Amino acid sequence: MPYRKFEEYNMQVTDDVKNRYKKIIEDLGEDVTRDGLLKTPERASKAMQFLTQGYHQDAAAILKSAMFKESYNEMVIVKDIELYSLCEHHILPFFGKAHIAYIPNGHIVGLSKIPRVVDIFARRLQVQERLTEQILDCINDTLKPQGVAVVIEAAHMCMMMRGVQKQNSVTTTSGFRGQFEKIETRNEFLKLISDKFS
Ligand SMILES: Nc1nc2c(ncn2[C@@H]2O[C@H](COP(=O)(O)OP(=O)(O)OP(=O)(O)O)[C@@H](O)[C@H]2O)c(=O)[nH]1
Ligand SMILES: [Zn+2]
Repeated sequence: MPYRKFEEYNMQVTDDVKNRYKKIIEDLGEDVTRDGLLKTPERASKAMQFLTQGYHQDAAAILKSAMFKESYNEMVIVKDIELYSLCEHHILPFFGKAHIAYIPNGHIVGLSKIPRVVDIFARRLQVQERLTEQILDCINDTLKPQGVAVVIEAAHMCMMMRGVQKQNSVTTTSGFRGQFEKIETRNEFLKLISDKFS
């Protein structure tokens, strides 16, 4: 199944991760037997499985499931797609927005599939650069458009809550393939995503 709904947690994994969380909470100096924490290891186990469900999902299959033959060959932009991921260095969230464009080459794709692809790659342990490239490659290799562009703007909790403790820095990553490697096309895309109402 390309997109597993997260009602079904794997019982064995849930149990193993739960028991490890129990130990982690104890090691951090808390009392896992107090009322408020009794179910926390299981909740945390399920939350982490939800946040990493992308490992079990097939982004290319999702795109293929809604590709339609169409002659439209202008830029299609889906912007301001909210994303939540986990940095692979600290397992702390980074979150922000993805802006994605493609120029069809005989096929368009169901619009909702683009944010689904973002979620599938975001719900893993990631760095923002690889996340950007995986989304780009997946759309490029599956839809085979004339061009594809991905921009991600994100704030990293590991730089906010700890470490350098910078509350206002935003990291931008981008990637361009095909027609978007041409400066005019790229600039048109960048202008359209920076306009408030486009
Ligand atoms: N390039 C990149 N770096 C990231 C991302 N998420 C977190 N990091 C960085 O990963 C780096 C890990 O560096 P280390 O020096 O090993 O870790 P650290 O001692 O916890 O570093 P500080 O965060 O500076 O305290 C840090 O500079 C983080 O800011 C990301 O998506 N991309
Ligand atoms: Zn980090």
